[in-house]
Amino acid sequence: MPAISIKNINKTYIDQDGNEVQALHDINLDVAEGEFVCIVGPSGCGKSTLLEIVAGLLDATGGEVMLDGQPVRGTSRDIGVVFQDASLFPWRTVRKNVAFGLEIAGVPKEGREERLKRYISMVSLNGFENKYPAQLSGGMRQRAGIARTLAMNPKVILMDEPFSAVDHLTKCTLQEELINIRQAENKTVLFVTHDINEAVFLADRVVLLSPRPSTIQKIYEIPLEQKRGRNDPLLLKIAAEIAKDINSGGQDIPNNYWGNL
Ligand SMILES: Nc1ncnc2c1ncn2[C@@H]1O[C@H](COP(=O)(O)OP(=O)(O)OP(=O)(O)O)[C@@H](O)[C@H]1O
Repeated sequence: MPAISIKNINKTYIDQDGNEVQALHDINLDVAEGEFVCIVGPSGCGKSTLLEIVAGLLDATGGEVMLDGQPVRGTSRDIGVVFQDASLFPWRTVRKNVAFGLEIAGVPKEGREERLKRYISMVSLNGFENKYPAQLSGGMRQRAGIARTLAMNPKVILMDEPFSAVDHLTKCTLQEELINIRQAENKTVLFVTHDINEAVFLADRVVLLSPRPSTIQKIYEIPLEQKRGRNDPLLLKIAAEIAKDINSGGQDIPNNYWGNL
């Protein structure tokens, strides 16, 4: 049974002028347990919309999302979400931020300590437990947000452009740390990004959405081990293929239109 099953999802918004904006059209996708799937697509195609529907934060106009065979009805502890902005509580230390969900869930203090140590260490924030968000860099804040999500031990993790607001070097480090976390935790991850290189570096499969109304334009398998070289020729080839396909918007274009990407 897939960990996440997206079945015939449609989403139409009504904008402020009362006009219909069809964001998603008949999206069908299964994500296997332990799989890492990246969603890419042109700006405004509906990537975040899809992720929010899977997270139970937004209702679809039609269709259904199943988590381990059960329909998603609103948010749940089984689904962890990481956004571009870590949204930490500024008045709580790193430790208290990571502990927040556990406190709400009523996890006893003894059990909490062990989990806090494990995940703070997993995101390399040892020594920063008692710092406040304002005392951390952007990358460290994202790490704290990821630790907070991991500490809840969700079945799946949904990430919406989690590294897009940090500098390039930090982004590369965070990507590598995420691969290590994935190996340690064997989580199912659905990850939205506009960065094709990030997608092919992280994913088992990359799903390309077409321009609105968005359908699945193409799915690319990345047949490489989880720890891969950024300059692996196959990776670069698939990234170039995705770039070409995004630009074509699903239309056929001459083979040599983009030169030798
Ligand atoms: N609340 C809303 N009301 C009306 N239209 C909306 C609403 N939210 C999103 N949209 C529209 O739906 C489409 C999909 O938006 P969404 O944010 O999901 O795209 P995206 O692919 O994540 O975009 P980006 O790459 O720019 O982050 C866009 O055209 C957007 O303007």
